[in-house]
Amino acid sequence: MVSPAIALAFLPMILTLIIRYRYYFVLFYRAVLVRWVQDCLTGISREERAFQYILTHATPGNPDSILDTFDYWCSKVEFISNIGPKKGLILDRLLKETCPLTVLELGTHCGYSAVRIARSLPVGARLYSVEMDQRNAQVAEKIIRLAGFDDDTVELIVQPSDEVIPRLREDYGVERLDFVFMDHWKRCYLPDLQLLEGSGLLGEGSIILADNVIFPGAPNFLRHARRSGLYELRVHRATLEYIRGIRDGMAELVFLGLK
Ligand SMILES: C[S@@+](CC[C@H](N)C(=O)[O-])C[C@H]1O[C@@H](n2cnc3c(N)ncnc32)[C@H](O)[C@@H]1O
Ligand SMILES: [Mg+2]
Repeated sequence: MVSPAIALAFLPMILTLIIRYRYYFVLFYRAVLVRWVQDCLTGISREERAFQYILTHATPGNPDSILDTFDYWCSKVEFISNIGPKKGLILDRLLKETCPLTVLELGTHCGYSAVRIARSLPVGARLYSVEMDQRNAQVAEKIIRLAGFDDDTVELIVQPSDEVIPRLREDYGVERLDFVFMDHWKRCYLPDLQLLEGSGLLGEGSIILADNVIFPGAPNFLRHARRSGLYELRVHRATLEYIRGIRDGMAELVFLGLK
């Protein structure tokens, strides 16, 4: 048994830790505990629960309505690590400025960012969205099609990124990637960037936008972007999706061409 005197002595330290890391506790509660309880209660996956909510609350064929409904669910009901509305604005702006014709997304999850990208693309542009998890991809497919995007605009590729990138030219006829959005496991960022460099699919001015480079963070990726001399790098400061108080950021890399 801990004596009351010892407990009292540690109380200020415990309170300080709780106050300092309160947003991380909120994240743990929303992303892990609520999800676990809901998994047990509903017997379906969190992604399927999100889809059921969107299906019953959003307007089919209206990407704005799908995204707003998804944002509401992630803020008020459960947490999913979509790029979210605030960092989403950075993505929207870059897409509007650059009007890319061929876009690659690594990490589709439920299709939130795929819908966000697709709604900003110019006519005739194509998004290849890569997701290695079959169950996530099934939900993403339903959400992307519910938003009104067909296979010609958004092609979902269900495979790990390191298997897809080397085959983009041969299997999908891609000649150049104008825009790459990275939002898959952070440990894959650097190896996949190097695969992209080796693929010859990046051209001068191609943009790579990488989410979560501050939290959870991708230090090796940032170091390479800074030191390789291949990119102009800018980090857009932001906060983590749907949780205020946790600092995050997106890295924008502009490819300068191979020397
Ligand atoms: C953070 S979620 C993506 C969120 C999504 N971009 C959005 O904003 O709506 C990350 C997803 O990447 C997928 N993933 C992780 N590593 C991958 C890889 N190497 N290849 C393909 N998918 C991957 C995971 O299965 C997960 O669904
Ligand atoms: Mg992310």
